[in-house]
Amino acid sequence: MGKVHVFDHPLIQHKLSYIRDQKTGTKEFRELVDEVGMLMAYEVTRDFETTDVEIETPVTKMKAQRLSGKKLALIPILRAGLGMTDGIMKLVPAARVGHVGLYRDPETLEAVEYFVKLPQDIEEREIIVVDPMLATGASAIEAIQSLKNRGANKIRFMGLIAAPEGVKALQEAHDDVDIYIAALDEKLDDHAYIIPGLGDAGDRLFGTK
Ligand SMILES: O=P(O)(O)OC[C@H]1O[C@H](OP(=O)(O)OP(=O)(O)O)[C@H](O)[C@@H]1O
Ligand SMILES: O=c1cc[nH]c(=O)[nH]1
Ligand SMILES: [Mg+2]
Repeated sequence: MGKVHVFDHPLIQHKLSYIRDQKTGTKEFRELVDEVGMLMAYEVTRDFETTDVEIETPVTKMKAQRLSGKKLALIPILRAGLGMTDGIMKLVPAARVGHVGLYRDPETLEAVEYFVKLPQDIEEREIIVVDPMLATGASAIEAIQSLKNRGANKIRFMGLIAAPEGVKALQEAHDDVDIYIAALDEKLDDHAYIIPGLGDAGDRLFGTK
């Protein structure tokens, strides 16, 4: 069963309170999502391996640690996943970025795939699927299935807010995927929006409503 990690760091929670607030406008919303993406990346990469390297400071030789070159790919689910990606890239600039375009059909709530472009060596990479919202879970489940069909095998999911329904569905569909979020909310409403949530992440990021 994939583990669920909820980041209760005060900085993340502080920024999330403004992200949720309906008074926060598009510009500030985008900046805050970017910043939380960066802070979360710090935690999500905590188990990455390092290897010893010999370096020379201006004073003496020493053994220091560097990332052991594990290849990383970030896969934002379009559109809203883009909002967190630049923030993560600030910490891991060598990561490659693949894109999975999905929208949620408002009637059926099924995820409809419209675009996939991945790094060629996706099967060798550690993968972080990025989407701020995990509501019913359909989009994350579909995106991860799409990645697995193309050879991906080491996958984690990173989001801002999840509903319990989405966490359960994702764990059942992909029991090898750990889930990293900033908040586990109460439930879904009748239109499968997260309560209390933040509204529609894509529309708030891109000002489309
Ligand atoms: O867990 P689910 O029930 O599938 O819902 C979550 C999905 O809904 C939103 O995308 P949306 O369809 O609004 O597309 P957008 O990012 O282009 O706005 C969100 O960014 C997730 O991808
Ligand atoms: O609450 C929700 C649910 C799905 N997608 C969003 O952007 N927000
Ligand atoms: Mg949307």
